Order: sequence, then structure tokens, then C-alpha cells
Amino acid sequence: MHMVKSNEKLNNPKETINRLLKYIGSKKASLILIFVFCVITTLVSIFGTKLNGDIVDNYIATGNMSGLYKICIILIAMYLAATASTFVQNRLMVGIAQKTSSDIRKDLYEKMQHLPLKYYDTHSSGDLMSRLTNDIDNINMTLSQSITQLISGVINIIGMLIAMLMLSPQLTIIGLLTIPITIMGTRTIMKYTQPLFIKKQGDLGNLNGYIEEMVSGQKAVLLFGQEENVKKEFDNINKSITKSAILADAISGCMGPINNFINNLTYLVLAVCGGVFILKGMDISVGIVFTIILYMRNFNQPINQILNISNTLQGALAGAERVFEVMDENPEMDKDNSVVVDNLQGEVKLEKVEFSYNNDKKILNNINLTAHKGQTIAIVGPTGSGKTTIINLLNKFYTIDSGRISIDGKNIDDITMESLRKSVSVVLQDTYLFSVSVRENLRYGNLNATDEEIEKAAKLANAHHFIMQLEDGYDTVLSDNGGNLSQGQRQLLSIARAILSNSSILILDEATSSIDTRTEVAIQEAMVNLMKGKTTFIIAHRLSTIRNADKILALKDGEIIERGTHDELLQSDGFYANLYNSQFRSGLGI
Ligand SMILES: Nc1ncnc2c1ncn2[C@@H]1O[C@H](COP(=O)(O)OP(=O)(O)OP(=O)(O)O)[C@@H](O)[C@H]1O
Repeated sequence: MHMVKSNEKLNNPKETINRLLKYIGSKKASLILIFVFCVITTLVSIFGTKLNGDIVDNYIATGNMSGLYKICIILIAMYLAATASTFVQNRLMVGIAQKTSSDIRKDLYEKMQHLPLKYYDTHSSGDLMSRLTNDIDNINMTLSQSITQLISGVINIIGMLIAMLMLSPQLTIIGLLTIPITIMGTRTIMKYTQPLFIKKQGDLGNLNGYIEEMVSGQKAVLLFGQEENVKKEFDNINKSITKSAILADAISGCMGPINNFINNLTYLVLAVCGGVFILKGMDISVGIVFTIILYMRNFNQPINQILNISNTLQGALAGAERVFEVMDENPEMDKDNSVVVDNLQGEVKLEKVEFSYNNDKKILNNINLTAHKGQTIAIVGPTGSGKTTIINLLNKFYTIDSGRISIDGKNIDDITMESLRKSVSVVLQDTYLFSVSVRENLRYGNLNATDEEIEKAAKLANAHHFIMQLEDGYDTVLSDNGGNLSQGQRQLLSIARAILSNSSILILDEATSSIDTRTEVAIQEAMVNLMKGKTTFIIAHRLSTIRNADKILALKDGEIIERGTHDELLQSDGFYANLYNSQFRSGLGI
């Protein structure tokens, strides 16, 4: 399986932040409201704290009890207002975070739909899913928790600083002396935790990739008795995540207690210095010292929070980077001058086609072939000779290295992907069925098909009979990938789908698995119905199919080494005759 190496450094945090800000920036109205409410909360906090000092100097010291009650009621009202304003801020931010992550999820999903197959060849689907779920969740969590903290933190720091300086510049400067120590300590800790957070996120992707592969391959795991090995490998990846997570969280967890200690020292120093100033007869009261200490607490709190946020932000940035990495992949794109085709006749021509999946190994070499409208071309050849590859190219799943593939004289490079794929229908050995109703599964062949058309196609495909025997007929919901149907039934459904699509070109990968004779006959009949009037390329495994083909192409090591009808090729007694004698004679259909 393809393991993604967990990169331990953010590649370009600045750009990642900018891109995230672009997503957040589109919710300007909410952001402005959050800002306004933050300012309100901070102002309430500044004046509330100032009132606390006044209580000491003007009411407790003078014994003015009725004034004290009044001011307490005012304070309670202010605290209630601050709580309400904080609640609104959080509510707004949760909205922004959800909307942002939903936008990112949508963009990533859309991108994934347009990634070339080549991308999926080299990336595990579990890792991709992890990017779509875990990484985006992480961004969501961080946004909803951190952005308000960041905005209100900055406003608080500025507000408190001004309020402190106005009360006592000397004590303010003494209180600020410890800030650089806190910042330096946090930065040192971050240096250690940053790579661990990034590694954790990457490991999580790997774990998902592994789980996804093992769940879908569970049958093979059991058949080959690989449970122990699989468990061991899983344990290794799981341990790796646990290790990086524990280290990252434990180290970053030290930060809170250390900062608390430093802050408490600051308050102590302020109280002592304040006391000394009062004793020396400077123009300062007990209430002012008390207020400054409270302000200092309100000042330190957001500083610690912002420093902590940088930790969570790193996790989110690591996730965001993984998401944007996929978004930056080159999509499968139509050329600017591509045309939409409709009603193709189905004249297919391959001229000097050369192809390799990775540039290092040539898979197809100088392929030339012409299929006239309505002809059936059977492609035969040993395993790995390139049969499936030819079919992948006709669908433009991959781009050819050189040569030309044309339909009705039009280069397929100049035809839009969507209209090309609409004109070519494919019946693979292993059809993918979705966990929706039979009817909806069939409708994949043609989204505009009416229920009557669906039923008609199912009848032609010999599938109607068994569908009617299912619990809810056409409305029966299939289990994951049609797991509750037999191999033969799945093939009949895929044939019905292809009949519905009514395309002029057909690609068939004939099933190799043996199916009971009755179903086999049903499939053969359905195929004949399906192929009527269509240009058909078929990776043939059944003798009857090969015999009836207008042209047989014998492929070996990516080259067409013989071509002709069955009888012609048998007569020439070459590669095909050999293949036929060793493979097909003993195979199905004889
Ligand atoms: N996605 C891919 N990436 C890289 N190489 C590939 C890919 N798919 C196939 N190949 C290689 O291309 C060659 C031709 O494969 P292809 O699937 O076309 O063979 P085939 O004739 O259809 O074989 P079979 O009868 O076993 O299905 C093989 O050597 C295979 O290893």
C-alpha cells in the first residue's frame, strides 16, 4: 500500500494561512459583528474591574454600605452583559467555522471528482478520506475555538494596557517585565511540538488508508490467514500516532502550569511593589494596586491563550496544508477548444498510439486499429499485455504519450470529457453498484431515463425477472456495492445500465468467472441486445464472443501482433492459434 510519508515541517504556513483567511474572509458581516461584541466585552471588563478598585477605595475604606450594594448590582448587570456578548460571539464564530469547513469540504470534494485516475493510482483512498474528514474537522474545531479568542485577546490586551497605563505607568512596566519570559518559554516548547503535530496528522491519514484497505480486503485477509500480520501492522501505525500525539500533547500541556507559575509571581511582585509605593507615600491607593493586579490578570490571560492557540493552529495548519495539497493537483481538464459531441456514429480509429502509465515503462507500442460503425472488435492477449489499458485510453482515463485516437474523425483530445464518456458506455467485470435502490443504480446509465425506460432496459438485459423477485422490486436498496446480489445478477444490472445509456460505442470487459449455465445464457442474450448497432470493443474470454467478432486483435507486450477474424487467424496458425488452443478451447463456451 502507498504510505504517505508524514512530513514534519509545514511547507508554507504563510500561504496556507492566507488561503484559509480567504475562505473566512467571505463571512465579513459575521466577523465585523464578532469584533463589535469583543469590543463591548472588553469595555465591560475594563470598567467592571475599575469599579472593583473603586469599591475598595470609596466604599469599603469609607464604610459606605448603601453605595456598595448599588455598585454590586451595577457590576452584576455588567457581568451579565459580558456573558451575553461572549455567548453571541461564540455562536457567530461556530457559524463561521462550520460554513468555512463546509466550503473547504465542498471544494475538496469537487476537486476529487476531477482528479485524473493517475492520482488515485498513487494515493490511498483512506488517506484522501482522512483529508476530507479529519483534517477539515480539525480546521473547523480550531476556527470555532480560536478565532474569537484571538480577536477578543488582541482587543483585551490593548484595552487592558491602556487602562493600566492610565492608572499607574510604574506598576504597569513592572508587570510587563515577565511577558518576554512567557513568550520565550512558549516558543521553545512550540519548536518541539510543531513537528509532532504535523506528524500526528500525517500518521492519522496513513492509519485511515490502512484501515480502508483492510476493511475492503477483509475477505482476502481471512482467506490467506493474514490476521496476525495485519494486526501487527495496524499496531505499528497506531503506536506511531499514539507516540506523536502523547508527546505533542504532553509537551504543550506543560505550557499552562508554567505560565500560571510565572503569572502568579508577577501578581506577587505587583502587590509587594504596590505596597512599597503606598508606604513611601506615592500617589497610589490600595484600590489602584488591586485594580492593576486584576487588569494584569485580564492582560495575561489572553497572552497565554494566544500563545496556546498557536499550538492548536499548527495542527489545523498541518491539516489545511494537506487539504490544499490535493486542491493544487492538476485536474483532469478539457482543452479550451474542446467540443461537445452528440449522436456519434461510432467510427473509432487509433493511429500510432504509444502509452506509458509512468514514463519509465512503455505499455502500448504503435497501436493502429480502425473499428467501423457497429463492428465488434475482440481484444485478446495474455495477462498484462495491455488490453485494459487500450480500453482506459478510449475513455480518456489517461492521456496518450503520442499518436491519435479519433471518433468519427474527431480527435478525442478535442472532445469534452463529459460528452465523450456519455457516448461510450462501459461494462466492466466488476461493476460498481451503489447502496441505493436498483432503479437509481440503473439510472446511473442515463440520469434522464424514465421508470418505463429503466424497466424496458432491464427487460432487454434479462434482469427484470430477478429484480421483480427482490423484496421491493426496483425499489430494493442494494447493500454496499451490491453485496446482496450474485455475480451474474450484478453483471445483468451493469448490462441494463449500459443499454440505458444508449451510447454508440460500447466497451465490454467480459467476465472470466464461471457462472451457472442459465445465467450465462441470460447474460449472452443480454449482451447481444446491448451490442446491437454499436461499435463494440470487448476484452473477450468466451469463445462464442470471439467467434462472432468482426475483428480479433491479438495483443502481446503492448503490441498488436496479429489481427483478423477467428477463422483467418486460426488458419495462419500463429500467436492467436496458440493462445486459442491453450486458453479458450479449454475455457468457457466450448
Ligand atoms: N494504473 C497503472 N499504473 C501503472 N501500471 C499499470 C497500471 N495499470 C496497469 N499497469 C501495467 O500495464 C500493463 C498492462 O496492463 P493491463 O491491465 O492493460 O493488462 P491486461 O492485458 O488487461 O491484463 P489482464 O488480462 O490481466 O487484465 C501491465 O504491465 C500492468 O502492470
